[in-house]
Amino acid sequence: MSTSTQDEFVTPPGLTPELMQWVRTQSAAGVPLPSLLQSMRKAGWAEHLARRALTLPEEGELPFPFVAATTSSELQIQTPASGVPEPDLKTDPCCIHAGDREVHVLTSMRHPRVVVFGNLLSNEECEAIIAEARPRMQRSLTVDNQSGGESINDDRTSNGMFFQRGENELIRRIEERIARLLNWPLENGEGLQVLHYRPGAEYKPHYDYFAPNEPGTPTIVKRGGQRVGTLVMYLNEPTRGGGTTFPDAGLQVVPRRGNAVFFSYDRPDPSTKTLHGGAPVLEGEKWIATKWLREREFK
Ligand SMILES: O=C(O)CCC(=O)C(=O)O
Ligand SMILES: [Fe+2]
Repeated sequence: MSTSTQDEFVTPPGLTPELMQWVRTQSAAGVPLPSLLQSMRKAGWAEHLARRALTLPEEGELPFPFVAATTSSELQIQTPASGVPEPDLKTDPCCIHAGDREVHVLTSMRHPRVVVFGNLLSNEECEAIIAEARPRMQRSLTVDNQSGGESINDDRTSNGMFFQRGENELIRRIEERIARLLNWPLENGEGLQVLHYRPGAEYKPHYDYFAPNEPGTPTIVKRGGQRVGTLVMYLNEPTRGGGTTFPDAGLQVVPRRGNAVFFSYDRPDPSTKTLHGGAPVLEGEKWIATKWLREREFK
């Protein structure tokens, strides 16, 4: 009979229990393996030890998708997107039947994954959302990835409010349409957020995913995992300015009432090229509704 006992977590040779604990915490928080591998490389761990910690094959041992990658953008190219919201553009690249409405596909880009939709919302729906949101607007907060709570942020000078998911018939109808359009469970969506920008207000370029190495992130992602997609719906048209910009793609989407821009990110990493912002409104005002999509049910 063997006398050796097997710990639940064995520390592989050359590694430390602290490191293995960090790996487990990060994985549980939804941080993908390529990001962990990169963090360990940056922290000075030898390649073979980093791979051992992540139970990845040694370099050159197997044709693993990221074996040959040396930069984060190469990682993205070699690993096809999966497990993210994605409209079905195969059958008809111009139109998508999203249950109760024919949504138009105006532009699509592979990397970053961006799709611009037309006719997603009717004028009446846009006006009704603004009317319901207006009395509930407050200075926008952003998720504070230091504490896991929320805080005022100078990068974001809009006013905002959240609808509860399924709060009323209008919100429910739109959420069902979005779920069909993006092939993503309605339950994985955060409540719809409405933002209002006055002249001069903006949302400086940022990523919508939660930065993996920030101390508040494990708390935030306990509720539904990481964000993996964003849909920004335009509820009105500013007279000048206020476009949604993607600096890494040199792309700007012009706000048009009822249209929307969707983008997805299959890892919380700049290699997704999903850096984006709301350019300053120069004249007029801008109203948007944003739906953020999580990996799992957002309770
Ligand atoms: O105002 C915009 O166009 C972008 C909004 C945005 O980035 C967000 O709601 O996450
Ligand atoms: Fe954003």
